[in-house]
Amino acid sequence: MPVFDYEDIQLIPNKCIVDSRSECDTTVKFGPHTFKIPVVPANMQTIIDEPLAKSLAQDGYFYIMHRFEPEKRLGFVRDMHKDHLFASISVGVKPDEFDFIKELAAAQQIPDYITIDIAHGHSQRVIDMIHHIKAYLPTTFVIAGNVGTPEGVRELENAGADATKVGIGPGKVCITKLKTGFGTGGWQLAALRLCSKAASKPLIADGGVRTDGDIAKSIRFGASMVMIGSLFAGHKQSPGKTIERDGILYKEYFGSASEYQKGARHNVEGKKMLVHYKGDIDDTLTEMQEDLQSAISYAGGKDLKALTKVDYVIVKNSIFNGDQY
Ligand SMILES: NC(=O)C1=CN([C@@H]2O[C@H](COP(=O)(O)OP(=O)(O)OC[C@H]3O[C@@H](n4cnc5c(N)ncnc54)[C@H](OP(=O)(O)O)[C@@H]3O)[C@@H](O)[C@H]2O)C=CC1
Ligand SMILES: Nc1nc2c(ncn2[C@@H]2O[C@H](COP(=O)(O)O)[C@@H](O)[C@H]2O)c(=O)[nH]1
Repeated sequence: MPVFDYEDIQLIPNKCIVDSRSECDTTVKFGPHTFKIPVVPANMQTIIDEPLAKSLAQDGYFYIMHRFEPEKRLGFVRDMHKDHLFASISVGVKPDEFDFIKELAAAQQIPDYITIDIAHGHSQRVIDMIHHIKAYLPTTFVIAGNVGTPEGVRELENAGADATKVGIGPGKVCITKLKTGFGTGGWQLAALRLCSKAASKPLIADGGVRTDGDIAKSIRFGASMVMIGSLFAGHKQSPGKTIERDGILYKEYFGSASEYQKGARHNVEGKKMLVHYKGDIDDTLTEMQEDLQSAISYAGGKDLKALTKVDYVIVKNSIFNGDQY
């Protein structure tokens, strides 16, 4: 089995069929809605909050709200629907979360998307949660994860998941690979390729994206949507704390399984880091779209489908993908 990661792959160009990159269509239908680009900011507390979720939805981008202020979720769904915007939230699998699904149903607040956000998503509790959501909120599009194997994808799809999220440990603030020895860190792109062979429903590639070109590579290897944390962490709108050091601005980015998130030092599988301040997130989203349009033109097509068929070469191998402990 060939093993590789984002930095090991180069896609091979085909003859261009457009006169301008602006002709290339980056839109993607994912579940009940269509979005401008196949990218979603990670559902982490330093990446997304309510105001950013609202502005992303208004501007035609996908978002998934995090689950770390559980008491705010019902009101959030209500507010989004009141403003005629789609509602997309996350849940865990502890007993309270099963009650929360019943609460949503009783209040007739039906999220358009629910993401089951668990480190080791190939588990009976996630399967139980998929069944539970489908029983109480049958019209909600359910994203389940995270998994790193074709068996994981198959089991969650068979349980009723509408999409699965792939990526155990490739994230920038992830230390799962170092603390447990497990995961797709260092071979996330190859794992995505393996999972895509088994998938009959959309996949979200989650973690390890370091450049805009990695979005195109994710599409090539089977993703319908790409979840990104670190590239979104440094913006004016990012909820992470802004910090100034020696006159340079940074923003905090921490893992959802870090001590900072948990407030305790148990089962820590995430770290905190500072990322350079990057200005307005709108500029980053526009640049991502333009880079993706350019990638589509190199693929010799006019839309994202062209990226799924391009040839590629493996140019080198490196297991840490630039990350440090
Ligand atoms: N994509 C990735 O690589 C990773 C992502 N994360 C992120 O960190 C956050 C916290 O994740 P998570 O710890 O799952 O969420 P929770 O802390 O909500 O744990 C969910 C439940 O699953 C149990 N659980 C967690 N891990 C395992 C495991 N390996 N084996 C058996 N049971 C387990 C927990 O019990 P108990 O705590 O008692 O074990 C708990 O009951 C999430 O946002 C997740 O996405 C974390 C690690 C890796
Ligand atoms: N192992 C851990 N993974 C984590 C943690 N918090 C979030 N994540 C995952 O990382 C991606 C974002 O990756 P990036 O490379 O784009 O920065 C995120 O979507 C989660 O799946 C954590 O504490 N530990």
